[in-house]
Amino acid sequence: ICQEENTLRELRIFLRDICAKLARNKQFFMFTKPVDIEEVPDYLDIIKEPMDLETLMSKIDKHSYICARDFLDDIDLIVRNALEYNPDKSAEDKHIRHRACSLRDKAYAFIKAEMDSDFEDTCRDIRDKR
Ligand SMILES: COC(=O)[C@H](Cc1ccco1)c1ccncc1
Repeated sequence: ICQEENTLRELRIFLRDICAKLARNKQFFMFTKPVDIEEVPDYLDIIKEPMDLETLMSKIDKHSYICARDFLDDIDLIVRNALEYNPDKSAEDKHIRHRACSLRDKAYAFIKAEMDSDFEDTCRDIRDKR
């Protein structure tokens, strides 16, 4: 059980590092904080589960993620929301969709580069038996 806590502590360190790198990237500024409902009054009519990198970071600290897969599911939620709210042919919408896809690719690449698969397998085993 203590080994499990050591594993999850190491996972949180990995995930904080990756989340911080994504949030530092100027390209992803529009994903770093919740969409401002004052600025975008219809946002919550369209997007039922908002997500952003600051919320992701706070979820790490609340021990919400027990494996990298759960973290990447919230990255995918950020991307899905951006694709759904910005679907048009306009240059602005195309731009944010391109950035959203780049955010996903960078996140997956960081996880693959920094986490070996048996570490993730160990995390999955902990998640699945809880
Ligand atoms: C994840 O961010 C968004 O979906 C908002 C939606 C939005 C539309 C108008 C104001 O904000 C966004 C922010 C910056 N650039 C494009 C779109």
